[in-house]
Amino acid sequence: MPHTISFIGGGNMARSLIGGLIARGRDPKRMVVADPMQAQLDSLHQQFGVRGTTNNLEAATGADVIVLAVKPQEMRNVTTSLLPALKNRPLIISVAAGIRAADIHRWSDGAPIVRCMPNRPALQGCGMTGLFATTDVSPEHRRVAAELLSAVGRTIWVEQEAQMDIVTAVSGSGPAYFFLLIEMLETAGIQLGLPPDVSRQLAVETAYGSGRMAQESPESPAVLRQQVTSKGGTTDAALRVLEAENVRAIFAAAIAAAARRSAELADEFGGTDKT
Ligand SMILES: NC(=O)C1=CN([C@@H]2O[C@H](COP(=O)(O)OP(=O)(O)OC[C@H]3O[C@@H](n4cnc5c(N)ncnc54)[C@H](O)[C@@H]3O)[C@@H](O)[C@H]2O)C=CC1
Ligand SMILES: O=C(O)[C@@H]1CCC=N1
Repeated sequence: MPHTISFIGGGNMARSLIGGLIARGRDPKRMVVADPMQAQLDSLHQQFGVRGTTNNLEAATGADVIVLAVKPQEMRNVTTSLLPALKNRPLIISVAAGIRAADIHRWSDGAPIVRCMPNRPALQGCGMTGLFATTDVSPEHRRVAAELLSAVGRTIWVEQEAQMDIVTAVSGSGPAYFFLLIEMLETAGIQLGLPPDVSRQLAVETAYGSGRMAQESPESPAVLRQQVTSKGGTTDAALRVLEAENVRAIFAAAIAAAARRSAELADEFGGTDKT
């Protein structure tokens, strides 16, 4: 019998996971979602047929797996309020940025915790999730967590919890960087004279095609880039401008800022020392 899954928090990330799981054949009747906003619950029910409740504890009671999908600042209160539902040791999967496994472990009075960082394309079934578990988490619980997240894309384990901050910066926040690039390509095309719908389509399909090529080709992204770049040609002209403006340094700084913020969130809303 598949596990019963309780989602605490029914916002963007829960929607991506619920949508992805249902699209891949999970029974909505074996899921429940809790959120204080009735409008979120109504919309999830309408779209996916999952039952909603405004009572977190009710949603969590009897679940085999509890997915914590609230903002990092809510994590402590939400986890401690679930304590009566944790007596049978359900698996807790946290998707919260920053918050460390040891903190959730403490707040939950010792429940098994898998910390993971999915991303929004989970909704399309092509998410990328980094997972981390402390050594006391059983192989079976690791398998359950990886299987759940695999239903919405690819998964990869990291061995050190500090690496989850970097995962968050690269792939958790990553879709936003690609959307920004799509926006910028679209805008530039319009400014240079293309009709908006034409420019949008060119930008979106180019992002999609490039992502697929990077995924399917045995070549590295650097080699693929070089293959597009004819010496003295158009791509060369564009890349020279980007390199002269230090685009690599800008990106390195941006991603380092995201990783730093993830660690800060843990210190602000968690409380244990870095592990
Ligand atoms: N949005 C993204 O791309 C990603 C988000 N995350 C993480 O997922 C978590 C949720 O983020 P989003 O879904 O983007 O935020 P969101 O704001 O869309 O969803 C959070 C939901 O939690 C609900 N909520 C607030 N207080 C609650 C409580 N006490 N009990 C139950 N529900 C409560 C809110 O009403 C809201 O619907 C965050 O911790 C974030 O770090 C992780 C990976 C990617
Ligand atoms: O921006 C955030 O904090 C969350 C975590 C990764 C993506 N969204």
